[in-house]
Amino acid sequence: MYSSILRRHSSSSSKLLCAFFFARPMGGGPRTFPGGINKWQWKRLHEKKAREKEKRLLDHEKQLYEARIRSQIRAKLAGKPVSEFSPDSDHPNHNPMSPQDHIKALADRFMKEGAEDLWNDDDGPVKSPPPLPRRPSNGLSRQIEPPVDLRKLTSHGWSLGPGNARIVSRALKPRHYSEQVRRRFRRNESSSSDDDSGVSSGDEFSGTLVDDDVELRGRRNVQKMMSSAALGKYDVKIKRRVMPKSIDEGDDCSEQIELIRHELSRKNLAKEEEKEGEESILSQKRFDECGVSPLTVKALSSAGYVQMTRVQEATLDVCLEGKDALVKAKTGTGKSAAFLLPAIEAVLKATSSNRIQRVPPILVLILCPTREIASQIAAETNVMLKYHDGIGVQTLIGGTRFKFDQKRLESDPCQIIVATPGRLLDHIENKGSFSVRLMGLKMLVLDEADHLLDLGFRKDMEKIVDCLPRQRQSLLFSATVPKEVRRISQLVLKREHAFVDTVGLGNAETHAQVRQSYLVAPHKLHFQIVYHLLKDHILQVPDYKVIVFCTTAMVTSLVFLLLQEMKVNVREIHSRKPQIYRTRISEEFRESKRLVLITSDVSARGINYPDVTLVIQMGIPSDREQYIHRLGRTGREGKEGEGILLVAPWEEYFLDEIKDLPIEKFPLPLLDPDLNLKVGASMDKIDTSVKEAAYHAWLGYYNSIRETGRDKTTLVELANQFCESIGLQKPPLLFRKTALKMGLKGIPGIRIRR
Ligand SMILES: Nc1ncnc2c1ncn2[C@@H]1O[C@H](COP(=O)(O)OP(=O)(O)OP(=O)(O)O)[C@@H](O)[C@H]1O
Repeated sequence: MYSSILRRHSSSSSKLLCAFFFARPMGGGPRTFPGGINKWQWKRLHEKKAREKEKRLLDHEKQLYEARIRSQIRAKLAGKPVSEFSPDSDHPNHNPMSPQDHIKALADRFMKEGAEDLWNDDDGPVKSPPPLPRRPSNGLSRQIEPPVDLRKLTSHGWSLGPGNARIVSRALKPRHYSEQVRRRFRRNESSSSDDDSGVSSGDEFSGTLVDDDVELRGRRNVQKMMSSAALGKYDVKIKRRVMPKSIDEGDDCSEQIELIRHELSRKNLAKEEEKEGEESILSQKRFDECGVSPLTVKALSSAGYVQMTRVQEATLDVCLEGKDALVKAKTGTGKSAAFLLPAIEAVLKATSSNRIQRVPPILVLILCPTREIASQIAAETNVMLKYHDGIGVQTLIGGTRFKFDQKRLESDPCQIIVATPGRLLDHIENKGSFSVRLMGLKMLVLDEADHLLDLGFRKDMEKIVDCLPRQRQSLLFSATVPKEVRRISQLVLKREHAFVDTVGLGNAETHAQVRQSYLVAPHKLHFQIVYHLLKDHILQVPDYKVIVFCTTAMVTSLVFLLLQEMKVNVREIHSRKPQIYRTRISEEFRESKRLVLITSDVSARGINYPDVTLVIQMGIPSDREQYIHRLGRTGREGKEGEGILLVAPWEEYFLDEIKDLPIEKFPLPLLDPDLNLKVGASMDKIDTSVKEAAYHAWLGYYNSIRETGRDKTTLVELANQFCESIGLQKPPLLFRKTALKMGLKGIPGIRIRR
């Protein structure tokens, strides 16, 4: 019905409607609009209409241009002078532009930096750009072709035997690995990674509802798959992961070899360039040259910050100008300070111009996906506010007492709030005075923006944004900005926002100084391998600091108990632990060396643990972005690091998603024959209830992943393999309701509780 109303309106009446919409009082205005649709549907309708109009205009211009070219050709063939080519001709020229000018005008209009991937209406992968000049020395927005995808090349007609594959992989090594590292990955001739594959490589799976036990990340993944009426095509998520095709042996391979040679040399060149640029995350510019308050500069220098990092330099001017911005920069490069500096400036500006108010407004709101990130950002803000009397920051995060938050807000009103979305909404919905204070908001910051705009948080985010004044500056920061997030970011950002990409199109989003490798092994070997890798790393790196990521909270708990039993110096953090415990362990790990943290994805993003030497990922992450963020806990501030992904043979398909990253396959390490017994003995000591919870969580997690969750029978077989690997005699019982929710009722191997 509403679309018919819209159709009846001319463009001028649409403008009137726009004016009506944007002239609503601050705080969101009505929740429903003419025709009974909500704000987002209303907004989307307008955006769609604008896009269609633009497309029509462009088609029209194209037609005009083609017609003009045709008439010129005809004129030329007829021997007549063409007006554009002879300006002094007697023939009047009715065309406003020459074809050349026209092309230039079109190019000017669309060749804006970063706009190229937005043209791609089918949301497919960005095509390789043609070779472009080398990047400027500051390393920003480097425009080189994406790295060669060797797996793709080999899967299209060039057969690599195991030996050849190793030669190619060595040629691609980003650095010469130390002998020690090589020894660690000594080939174990007796064990083959294909031994335990319970799944045919052609299988494709799909996701379904998730079990209660699956924590944040699993939940997010499931939610991604559900349709959202409110967001239409914006919710169309990532192309389906595809298993690598088999190698076609029969084809002529000379062309491919030539191509690979060419690509290899180009890749080496790119790597060298990248190394040059990767040496330091710092720019040449100092904080005292950048126009922020001298008191902030003083605080920064007493914290040891003198020079800006590249992302800080690249974004500060844009942010200080008051523009909205979407910023993409690699992990550990100082994004927090990049948004905190303009945030403090915004507070200073507003407080200097505002009269004294009894209850000061909240001027800056920073939203983060986890409590740990929020606490960390508040701590960093306090460092920067050291010399700013009268400016304060407070956190509003789950896991603490709501009443306690309220008391703090009343007794010590602050201008900057760092919050997680759920707790912030509690305050908005329960306390009118809090919403009133938000009416003065000048700046909204979304840290880990892609995660906050993901479906897991989307509803909360929509409600929050609804309660904020429209006249504000919005800044979105993340190390990963998938294309669909760029589009959906318009829910928060103004249309005319800046996109600052310090990674550069086609460049790896990971750091060159972080060695990445993966191991493929059956489940039953995973615990032994992790123990072996840890022991080896501890021997080689005296000041080791390792993070082991597990798929779910309950699996984290199991791995922690096992390694603790095996006398490894471990700690655990996951969502099932009380907040006070999480904070304590987080602080301890931040300050410590010679410690191993076993964690779920609550530590995957944004957390700054300095000097992490190794990140191990047990099992596939929920998506490519999560892999990058987990890996990003090491190699921060330009330091070296190492990342190892450990997957079961049937999880190898995930490698297709990260094929553009410099990750290498390593053979299985030679395992101590006694290790099996040692792991078995330690596993026996762990309470059965922990193992059962781990099984349920495992099942829920993989059921939520589209590729594995589709074929329920195979999923259950794999879960039962996991079950054996943790020493359970038979699969634990499932509640009928849970089995139904997960689509597992009646699947062979599933046992229902009577
Ligand atoms: N100008 C600077 N000079 C020196 N160190 C800095 C500077 N800016 C930030 N840092 C340090 O760099 C480290 C990483 O910063 P930060 O946590 O903001 O990274 P990030 O880009 O947000 O990472 P992630 O993507 O993982 O969230 C921190 O230890 C921070 O103190």
